[in-house]
Amino acid sequence: MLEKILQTKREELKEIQLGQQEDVQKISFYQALQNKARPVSLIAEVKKASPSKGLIKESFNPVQIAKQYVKGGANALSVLTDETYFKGHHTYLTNIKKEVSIPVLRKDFIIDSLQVEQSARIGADAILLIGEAMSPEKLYELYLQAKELHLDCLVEVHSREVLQGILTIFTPEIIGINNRNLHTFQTKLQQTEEISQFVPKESLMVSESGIFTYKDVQTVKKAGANAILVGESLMRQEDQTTAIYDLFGEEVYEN
Ligand SMILES: O=P(O)(O)OC[C@@H](O)[C@@H](O)c1c[nH]c2ccccc12
Repeated sequence: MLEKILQTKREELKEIQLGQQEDVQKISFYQALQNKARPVSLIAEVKKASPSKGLIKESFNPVQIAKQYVKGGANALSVLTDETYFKGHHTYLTNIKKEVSIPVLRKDFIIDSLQVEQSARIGADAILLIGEAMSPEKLYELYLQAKELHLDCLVEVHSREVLQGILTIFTPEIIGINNRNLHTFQTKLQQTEEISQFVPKESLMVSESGIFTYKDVQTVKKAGANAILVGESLMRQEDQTTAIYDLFGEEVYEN
């Protein structure tokens, strides 16, 4: 599946249009994740659909969802911009960025410097770089380019081998462990437990995918995660603010 997606991205690259620089202020994704109001920080994902789950949210208003996440105290947002497989769009990110004051991560399959440039222009504060999608050398090249454009990077890995390959080249500030198996699409939180011991102490560690309950939050917290990236379980609920409180086992009385 990843190979198929990357093939589509290579095709799209031939017709990529960079567009104008959006007039927005960049803010630090890294710093937002350091905020310790909860046991782990939350990156809440605006996600309409996925290849494995199909359509996740029927009535989808990206800006409204983003605002509900902010109200629930999310530290940062992740916005899917891939159109073909996740039914996302780069305008979702731009529109959200203009309406919120927390940092926004561009969730896409970035494999080329043009996409990094484009991410900066559409108003992203951070980008995702997937270890399994390119060589560690290429990843480092894009990481450095992103830094120059004041974009933080979430460096995602699915396996210990790929993480270790990256660490021979450099130490990313933020490392994401994806709990989703790239071949079977199944998620298991054990992935975080197994790989976390190889994450350097100086990196912020994010556990991604398959987090549904407060128990799941505690499991990855115990494994050393500083932050979590959650999409589906929050998107499936009616109200995304309440969804966040539920995820953290919080009781909130509104008056
Ligand atoms: O919806 P979930 O299971 O909570 O997962 C969110 C996020 O981790 C997932 O969307 C994701 C992780 N890495 C990606 C790379 C591309 C697209 C999507 C992803």
